[in-house]
Amino acid sequence: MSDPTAALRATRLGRAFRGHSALSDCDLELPAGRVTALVGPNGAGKSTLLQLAAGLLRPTTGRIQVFGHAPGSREARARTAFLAQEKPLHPRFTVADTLRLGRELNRGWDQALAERLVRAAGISLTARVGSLSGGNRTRVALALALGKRAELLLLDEPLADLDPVARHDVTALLMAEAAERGVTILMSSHVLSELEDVCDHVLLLKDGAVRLAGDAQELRAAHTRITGRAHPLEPDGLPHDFDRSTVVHAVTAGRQVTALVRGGSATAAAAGEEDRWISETPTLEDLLLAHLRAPRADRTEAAA
Ligand SMILES: Nc1ncnc2c1ncn2[C@@H]1O[C@H](COP(=O)(O)OP(=O)(O)OP(=O)(O)O)[C@@H](O)[C@H]1O
Repeated sequence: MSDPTAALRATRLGRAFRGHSALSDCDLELPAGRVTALVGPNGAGKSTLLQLAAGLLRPTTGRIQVFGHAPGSREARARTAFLAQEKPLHPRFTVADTLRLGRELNRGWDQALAERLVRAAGISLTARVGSLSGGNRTRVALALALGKRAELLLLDEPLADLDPVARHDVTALLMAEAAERGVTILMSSHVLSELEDVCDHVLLLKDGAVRLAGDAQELRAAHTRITGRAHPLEPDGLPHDFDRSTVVHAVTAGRQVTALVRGGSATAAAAGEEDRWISETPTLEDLLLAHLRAPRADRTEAAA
């Protein structure tokens, strides 16, 4: 059902580059005030989606709206901040010059916040951007995005260059922005293990299409991870009469098989030997990994 308060909505969205489809037929809604993990293999279309939402690319087919407005429009631009994957900043500018530009370009600019973020990272305001490490350039780009005080943050791999402490600090900051100020965040990442703490919503793209979308807890509860002794006569290790249509992905290691299956814990009983199977709710990382590995992605799954 359509959410009238959705921060981002796309309908049959598609984008092609010189005839090659990067995204096709994507229907999605991003709930306002939530932190959504945008995951998918290399080339899945994550950056393309973020650039469409930021108004830097135009759809080839379908449409996308930010708070009900076309991306790139004055209304949408005022409410959106975008952190690009390559963090394009002017290398000859000092950090202070960079923040000054942010202040000049953005009406609701929060200079105190931007300076605090830069100082918290131990970066001098007089340092030239070109002399900073990759991780510190990311911190300056984040200060620029957050200083704008936007309602929707579009972040393309914001954690990629950061050291573990910086990753921890940045994820805490993003969670606070969502919890305290109701900011909506869409962030792409390949660091699945770190998404569990920060994201409460999931959007998984594969081959340019939405394969999994919804509330992270609901999606976890709608799946079960089962582990047991691999059946020696079955190629996937699962019991002969196990309902394969529920299996997202199964992997055998030695004599043990682990499978992610659709459905709650009752599904494990279908293995027929439930006392020999351990069934548990998957972590978000288990869930995402299984869907990323799933050989056949023929439909979108959504939390109820
Ligand atoms: N400007 C462009 N010109 C031509 N092809 C492009 C362009 N941008 C993206 N593509 C293609 O579109 C597809 C999706 O790319 P995109 O960068 O959106 O993927 P991604 O999921 O962000 O990947 P990654 O995880 O590697 O960053 C790829 O096949 C890519 O080669």
